[in-house]
Amino acid sequence: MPDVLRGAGVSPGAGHGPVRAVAGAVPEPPAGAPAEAGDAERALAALEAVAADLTERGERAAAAGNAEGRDVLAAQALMARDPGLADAVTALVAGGTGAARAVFEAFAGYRAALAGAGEYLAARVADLDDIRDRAVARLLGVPMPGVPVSDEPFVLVARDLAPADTAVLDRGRVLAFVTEEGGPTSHTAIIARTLGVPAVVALPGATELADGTVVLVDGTAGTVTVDPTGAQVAAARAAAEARASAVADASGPGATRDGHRVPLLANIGGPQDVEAALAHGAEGVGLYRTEFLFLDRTEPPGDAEQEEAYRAVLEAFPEGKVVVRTLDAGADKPLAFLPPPSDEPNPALGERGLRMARRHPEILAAQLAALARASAGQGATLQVMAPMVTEAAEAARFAADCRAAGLDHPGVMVEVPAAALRARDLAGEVEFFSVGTNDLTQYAYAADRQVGGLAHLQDPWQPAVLDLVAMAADAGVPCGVCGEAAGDPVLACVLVGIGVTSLSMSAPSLPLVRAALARHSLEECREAAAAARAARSASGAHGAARASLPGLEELGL
Ligand SMILES: C=C(OP(=O)(O)O)C(=O)O
Ligand SMILES: [Mg+2]
Repeated sequence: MPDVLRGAGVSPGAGHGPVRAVAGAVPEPPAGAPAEAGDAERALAALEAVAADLTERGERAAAAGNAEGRDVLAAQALMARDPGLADAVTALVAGGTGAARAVFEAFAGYRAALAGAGEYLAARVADLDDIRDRAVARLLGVPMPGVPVSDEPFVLVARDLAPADTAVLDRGRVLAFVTEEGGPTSHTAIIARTLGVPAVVALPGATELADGTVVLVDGTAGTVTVDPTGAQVAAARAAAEARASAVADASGPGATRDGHRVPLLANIGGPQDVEAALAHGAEGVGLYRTEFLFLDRTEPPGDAEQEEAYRAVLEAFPEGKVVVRTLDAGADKPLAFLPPPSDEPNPALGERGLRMARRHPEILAAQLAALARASAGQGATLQVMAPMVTEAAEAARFAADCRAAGLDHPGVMVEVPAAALRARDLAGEVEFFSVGTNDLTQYAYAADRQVGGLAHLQDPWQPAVLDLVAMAADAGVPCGVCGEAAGDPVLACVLVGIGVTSLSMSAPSLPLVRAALARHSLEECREAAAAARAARSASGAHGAARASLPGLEELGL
């Protein structure tokens, strides 16, 4: 009987294929291992092989349309070929240090010099560490760090995935994601839903799955079956197809069965996501995560480049609205060119989101100016909002900055409990709210969204989260939800019942949410919301809401 492992299903669908693991940290080579004959040559050959591999991967990225990925990798290859580095390695080996340790120590000298050389160069330290780890991995004969390269489709298994890990991912080859860490709102989950890739997170023992093991990933049930039978694979595929055909019938603008309009919008990370948004019937964009445009950058993006990235999205929705969020750097979305001021002990509670603008007002100003230029002459309605807003004074300052830049529809994300509790104060300053249930849940339950062991607390079905959403929805300005909660078809009905005015989600979630709303009246949604809020636990809220939503069964939910 095949083994069935259980985690949290965060992106629906079935994926079947061999496991490829993202390797963990490369160990530090022990000090004191003596040099052997030929160690200098071996060490230099390892550096050259790393440089050649990076160059080759860069060319492949460029061929797949990712010129920026090629530039990053080409810069890394140059560092690996630095003659000063080769000299340092040779000198260390001549002094009796073994090959792997010599590489490690030579990089340490470089690393220290870079780290002390100001913000721009300090940001390259991570690149340097990556080259070092690749060269040391070769010399020690251990797996390469980072996302694997494979010619065959595979199931990607990792402890957790950072946005940067997936930047150079060959999207066509990944059948499913499985991670040991990460909750329903982690970036692994968000990326999986954006790509439409089935995913299971918080799966204990995931990283012990051996490379090449064939698994069946069920992103709806949250299970991973090791060595599945043919019948199991066929059943999983049939279930996914049955739901797909039920959903295919729902089209057009989002509305309840009795015609209460709820615009259904897409969450995007850049122009590359527009096609999927349109294909799934998005009526506009409810969350443009602009920081996703600039991952892996060591310098702030140029004005013209920003303007182009915004204009491309506005042009795609000439009659819709596009809600752009200003940079949300920090915590789970670190940006090399916007580092926090020092080693923050708890980055999720640190200088992230709009808080960064106090230190770097010029970056916010440049972004607002680029948005204003991009929106000139466009049919789409541009709305701009700030992340991580906590108090009314911040909202007021942001709104003033927007208006000074010529942006007339400022809004804020409500993703900190204080903002929800005092939503009426914030509503006096801006034109709209967008509730970020991912962070709102994290902060309400003091449960880091990147910690897999706390997945049960990171659940937006928690009644306290529903109460906070209700406070935001009740504050007198239009209030959307753009956290992952909006993409859960059952919770989407509850949110509409609470009074939320639009829902924004990863594009592949749109059809099922559209179908779920279309099968229920506004009154049924209100009843489901009241039942969920009367519950005392997340599972109780879920169960109570389902009991009030009879149309879910037709969708196999
Ligand atoms: C939409 C949100 O923003 P992000 O996931 O990008 O932090 C949220 O916090 O719910
Ligand atoms: Mg957030």
